[in-house]
Amino acid sequence: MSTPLAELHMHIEGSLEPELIFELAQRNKVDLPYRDLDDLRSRYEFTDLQSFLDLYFANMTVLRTAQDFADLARAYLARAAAGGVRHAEIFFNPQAHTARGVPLPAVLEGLADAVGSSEAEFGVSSDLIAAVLRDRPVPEAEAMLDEVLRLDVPVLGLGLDSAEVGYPPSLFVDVFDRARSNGLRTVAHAGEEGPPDYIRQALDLLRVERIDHGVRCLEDEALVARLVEEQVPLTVCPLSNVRLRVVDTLAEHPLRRMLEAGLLVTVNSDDPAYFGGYVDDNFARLQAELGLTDAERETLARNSIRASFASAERKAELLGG
Ligand SMILES: Nc1ncnc2[nH]cnc12
Ligand SMILES: [Zn+2]
Repeated sequence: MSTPLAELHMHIEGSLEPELIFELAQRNKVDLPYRDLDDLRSRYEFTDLQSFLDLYFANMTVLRTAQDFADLARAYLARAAAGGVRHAEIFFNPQAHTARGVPLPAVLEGLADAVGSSEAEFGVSSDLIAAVLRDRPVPEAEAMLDEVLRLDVPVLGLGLDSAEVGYPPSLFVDVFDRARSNGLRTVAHAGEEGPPDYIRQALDLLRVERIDHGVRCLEDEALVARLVEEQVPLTVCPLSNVRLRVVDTLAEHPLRRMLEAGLLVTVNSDDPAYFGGYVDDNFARLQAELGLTDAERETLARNSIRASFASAERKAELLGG
């Protein structure tokens, strides 16, 4: 029996499928700048991270009510379950919603509703990670953390995402210190488009427990040795890396090299509605194009459970122990 998967790196707003964009636009009377589904789909051609983020932020304007967020999260959980996911740690971007007038309690009411019943409904245990938009002002991140801590909500952790280059982890030391001292788990995107030094900063200054992406660690031998030694999990997103031109093709993806180096790598979908698939699609394409073996898939599945923030009991259950 193969080990089930934990998905540790996906943005719930990035699971907003074109059909749901149109449905929510109609429900909320939002005018979309697209003629039809085909017109929208024709825009899913990205040249870098920013070109994707522009569409990602534009499309999420259809998300307005708690019900919208609950529907979005349930759609992801159902699809993830069908792809073999049994545990999911889900990023959401509070500032992307509060900045356009959607209150955080509405966002969290919807997400918490779906997450709270995900194990019973879909067989997927799940948690929420609030991610700081690193390209917005630091005081806004401080205020977001204040609100998350003040509200009585089931948020497990704090993350760091959005445009990376020019926005180093060092900007957010105080935010992450305070998150940690208030019991939140911490992770950060680093080494996607940004340099290996951002990975070091995330570890040394933010003291995060996992690195999201981290593929650019390979440019720095000493950093790889450290990540191996400390078994720092890297939540790699192969289809995302190809679509955002971090790597040229899946056949050239460094995933196997990372595994062979002894890095604690996991495979994730990042923004499945934008990058050509969910986590099972990532695995299928890796099998077809990188020749990923069953043994490598099993290692990646076990890594995903090990690297998760699930309870020891849940981990043992998922690992079949
Ligand atoms: N791949 C990615 N990198 C940084 N921020 C993101 N937000 C959503 N997807 C992201
Ligand atoms: Zn991401």
